[in-house]
Formats: sequence, structure tokens, C-alpha cells
Amino acid sequence: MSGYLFDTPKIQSIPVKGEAAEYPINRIFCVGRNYAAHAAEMGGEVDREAPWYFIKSPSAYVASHATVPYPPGTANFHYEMELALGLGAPVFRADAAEASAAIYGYGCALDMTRRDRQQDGKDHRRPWDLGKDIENGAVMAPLTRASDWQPMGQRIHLAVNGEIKQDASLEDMVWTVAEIVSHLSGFYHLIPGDVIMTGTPAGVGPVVAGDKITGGIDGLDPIALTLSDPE
Ligand SMILES: CC(=O)CC(=O)C(=O)O
Repeated sequence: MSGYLFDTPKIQSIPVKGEAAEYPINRIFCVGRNYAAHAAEMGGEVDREAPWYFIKSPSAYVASHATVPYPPGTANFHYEMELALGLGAPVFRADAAEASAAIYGYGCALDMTRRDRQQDGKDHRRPWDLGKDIENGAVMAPLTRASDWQPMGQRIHLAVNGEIKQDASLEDMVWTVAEIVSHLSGFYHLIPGDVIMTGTPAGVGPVVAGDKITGGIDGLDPIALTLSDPE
């Protein structure tokens, strides 16, 4: 082969606290309904048998503190504040201890959602791609290495224009990060660069052009996103 027919998109990467090099994104997995109160506000229940997932394209990534246009194809665009983790070692069919040891770091994330398109998918028993896989819809703040921070029931919160909308504890997660990585490794050969967003607590809601979203998890770099007018 003598090269590609056209230029390929650059690899998306997340800054890491205290590191010059960035964390290159391979895949973005997202856990659905990992907080009972959010499952209830969506009219559902958590699945206690096993976690379940949807996927966002790496090209959906945007760095925290960006200003991005209100996306096309929705009249009900929602924020979802989440804890994200990035893997730093390969794992396949890992137990919880191996899974935990493979986590490179953690960061705040926003799983931006076209709620109307997601509902459409649910109503017609179709996939959620248009609801979840959104350009600029996988927002991530810089990662903190796992050696410097571990999830231990820290506060997770989000505000829109300064008004608190989501406020919970990481202890409320149905599936722990080790359980999630272990379970997902039963389906994929997970590798460094694979990112997992671990689900959102209750209090999701709509945003409009001009809104500023800010969020945080105690001990991690905060996250922000501002919405400008649609293109
Ligand atoms: C019901 C959802 O929006 C799924 C999801 O993104 C989450 O629970 O987090």
C-alpha cells in the first residue's frame, strides 16, 4: 500500500494532569442506568444482573471548557455528568482485581444527549446512536492518574448557569468501576486508550444556546461546556 487516498482525522487525545503527553482515545464505551435515581427519572429500572453499554465515536470527543454549537436534529439537548476512566493496560476476561489494576486514570465527563432522538429510539425499539453519538457530545476534562485518585464515594455534581442540577455521590453507582471493566472485558479485548463513561446520576435536563454547564467530582479537574447558537 502506498498511503491513504485522503487525509485521515487526527487521533483525539485527553490531557493528563502533570503529564506533557496526552491520553489517545481508542474507543468510548458508556454505561447506561448506573444510578438508580436516574433510571427512575427516565422511567426505567437499573439492571442488577449486569451493566449494559452504548458507544460514542472518538470523534465525538471535545475538550472541557470548549464553546460548541447547539447540535442539529434535536429540540431537547440534555447534559449528563459522569465519571470517566481510561485504561492503561490490555484486559480480556479480567477479574475485578485485574480490571482495577488496568485503569490508568479518571476524569470528569459530560455525556451530552439528544433526549428526543434517544426517546425515539426507545419508542421504536431502535438503536440510540442519534441520541448519544453526537459531534462534540463526549466532553472530557483532563485525566488524573489512578495512583493519585480513586473513586471512594466523592461528590459528583453539575450546574447550569450556576444553578445546581445534579448532586450525588459516586457511592450511588450500581456497578463499581472494577465491576464495569471486568464485565466489559468479557466482550472486548480492551486496550490502553479505551475510555469508559460510567453513567449519570439523577437530575438530567435540557440546555439551550447561551447556557454554560459546569461540573465536578471532588479531587478531579472540573469540567465546563458552553453552548453557542446552532450552525
Ligand atoms: C437513560 C440514559 O440516558 C442512559 C445514560 O446515558 C445513563 O444512564 O447515564
